[in-house]
Amino acid sequence: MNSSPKYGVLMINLGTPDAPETPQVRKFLREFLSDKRVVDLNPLLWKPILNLIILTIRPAKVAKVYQQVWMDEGSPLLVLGERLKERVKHALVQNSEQPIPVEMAMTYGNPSMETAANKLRSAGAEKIIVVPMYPQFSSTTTAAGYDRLMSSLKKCPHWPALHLIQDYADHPLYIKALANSVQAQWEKQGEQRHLVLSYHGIPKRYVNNGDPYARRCELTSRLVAQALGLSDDEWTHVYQSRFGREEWLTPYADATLKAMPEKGIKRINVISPAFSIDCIETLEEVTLELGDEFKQHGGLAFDYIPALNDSDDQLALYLALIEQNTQQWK
Ligand SMILES: C=CC1=C(C)c2cc3[nH]c(cc4nc(cc5[nH]c(cc1n2)c(C)c5CCC(=O)O)C(CCC(=O)O)=C4C)c(C)c3C=C
Ligand SMILES: [Fe+2]
Ligand SMILES: [Fe+2]
Repeated sequence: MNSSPKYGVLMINLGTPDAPETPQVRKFLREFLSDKRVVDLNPLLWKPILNLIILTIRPAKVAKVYQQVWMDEGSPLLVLGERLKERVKHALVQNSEQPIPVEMAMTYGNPSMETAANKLRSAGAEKIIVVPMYPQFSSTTTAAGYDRLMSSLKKCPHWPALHLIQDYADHPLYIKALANSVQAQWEKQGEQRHLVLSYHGIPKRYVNNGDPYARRCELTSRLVAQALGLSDDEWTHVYQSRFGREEWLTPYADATLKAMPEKGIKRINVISPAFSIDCIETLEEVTLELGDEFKQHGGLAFDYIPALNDSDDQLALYLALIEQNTQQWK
């Protein structure tokens, strides 16, 4: 009989609406934007703004955007994330003596942390490795997910042991995977172009208060540029997806890209390393919005390089993260 404790893997990501319709988008945004990790303003000030302005206007607008990227099987973030999870699960069944259950959970919406944690417990998992699907740690994403996981276990009478991975911004396999994607795109295009590394932004204030996100993003960019042998004038680091009025991390993607053609940079590739999985932010905001803006300002060629999604390189990275963190635990 095998009496060694059984491992489980929980992959966590942000969340997405259940359908690309106004009511489902409103429900998702309400849950997401009510989290103090995401918007840390005084609730007496924020709640009226959220309920009376944002949740009245934004859901219908954003639902239309979701409709542009929605897949037959559902939201890209969920569908492509599930594909990666299935590949990880399959590989772990083949590689280990004991089958290792694997689940994916969302911080907001479905599949919930509670459902996923219960499934892992029912499958007998006693030691759970939690893999954030965020390569760069931020209190707004990774810590928010871990908060939710802890809350979901509040009613659990028998806690599993948890190993929370911080991030993998400088993991050699992550850097190699990003560099491989860029090389593959350049080979497909038949030309090397200026590389823009565009990250989801957060308010600058959060970084000033100690959030390490910007530092982790900068590290990823430097390592990718190094792996590709790029000189400083061959790549640019920017932040996209601004929300609200306060200052977010700079340089801003839209302003930077609009100014590039005038400076002679007319052919670019954009990669978004903070997104392990493609979603509304990469498929619409980067590929369509930023692409259009760049071309309207004189840009000649713009191509987005997809997220690592369920690629072989991403699978190898996730298996290595799981293996390395299991070993550390032994
Ligand atoms: C309001 C503040 C926001 C912060 C801070 C923030 C940080 C942050 N988000 C991601 C990853 C994703 N964000 C996504 C969508 C999204 N993000 C915000 C706002 C903040 N994000 C909003 C309001 C939305 C919803 C869309 C919209 O209304 O514009 C998604 C995609 C979800 C999907 O369904 O496809 C991801 C993924 C990171 C990595 C990050 C900071 C590190
Ligand atoms: Fe976001
Ligand atoms: Fe956006």
